[in-house]
Amino acid sequence: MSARWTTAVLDPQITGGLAVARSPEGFLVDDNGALFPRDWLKRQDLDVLCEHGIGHFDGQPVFLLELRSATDVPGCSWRGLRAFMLEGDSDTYKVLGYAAQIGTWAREHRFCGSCGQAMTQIRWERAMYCQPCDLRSYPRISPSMIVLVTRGDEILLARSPRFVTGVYSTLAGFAEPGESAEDCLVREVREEVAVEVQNIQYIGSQCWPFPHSMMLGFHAEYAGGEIVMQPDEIEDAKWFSVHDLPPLPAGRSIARYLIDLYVARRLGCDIPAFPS
Ligand SMILES: NC(=O)c1ccc[n+]([C@@H]2O[C@H](COP(=O)([O-])OP(=O)(O)OC[C@H]3O[C@@H](n4cnc5c(N)ncnc54)[C@H](O)[C@@H]3O)[C@@H](O)[C@H]2O)c1
Ligand SMILES: [Mg+2]
Ligand SMILES: [Zn+2]
Repeated sequence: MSARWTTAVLDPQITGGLAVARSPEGFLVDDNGALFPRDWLKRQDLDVLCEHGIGHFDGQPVFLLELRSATDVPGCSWRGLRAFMLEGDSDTYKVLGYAAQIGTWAREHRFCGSCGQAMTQIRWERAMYCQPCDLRSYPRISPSMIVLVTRGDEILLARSPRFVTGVYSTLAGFAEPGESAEDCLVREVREEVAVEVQNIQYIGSQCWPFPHSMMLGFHAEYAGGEIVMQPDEIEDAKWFSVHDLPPLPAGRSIARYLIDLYVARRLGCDIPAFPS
């Protein structure tokens, strides 16, 4: 959330306000951005799957129109969330990041996971409900650990085959049932590079709506082992000097913050601001 944006469960029966439209192609945008007058948007020929009231932007209610498919709207185009993360202002990115997670959840929880019947939208909380099962499904959040492993002036960075060419980043991975955050971190580092760590320190967290990760960021010191890369997951991993770093992840990512923070401390430079 930000000073301009707060989340809320709003009843779609009320009229007016602002709205965003999200399809599998991304968010609808025109020259003014992704937030449209809602009444105008609802008059367009959109393939609406469902509508959710998601919060207030500058005091105005905001709704999400989750669409089955992207249709042509004159003067508009479709833009993926990643582009807003890379280039958009942080207030808009917060609204759209939240809208994307609500849209993903709404799309994937239309039917009860227990009995398979259609679920209904609860009006007063963010949940889908199955009456026969008395089951509520809330938006899914997936805790993921992300860690910068360091050895004096060196930092351990790796590449996944999914990354942009040349970019190296910190190690990350999803928590499994039964694990603490620290257990997960130790396991992920072992699995991905076969290295042991010590002095694990929590730094901060970040919502990562691709599609529903909650990144918990840590710093850890190298404790032993030689790098052995996990087949398929890790394409390359090595120690880089803080004086000679490869291309790094996007400025808004906690991965980049963990790297910038350590490098700044090591070189005695100004501490970077936490990404918003
Ligand atoms: N914000 C950042 O700075 C930053 C940086 C790196 C990674 N990330 C995110 O961290 C997450 C984990 O990173 P990773 O790719 O190294 O993960 P990972 O090492 O766990 O490997 C990904 C694999 O985990 C499995 N998986 C996918 N979704 C899952 C879920 N919800 N729960 C459990 N397992 C799941 C799949 O088999 C997938 O191939 C991803 O969402 C990634 O986008 C964020
Ligand atoms: Mg990983
Ligand atoms: Zn059910």
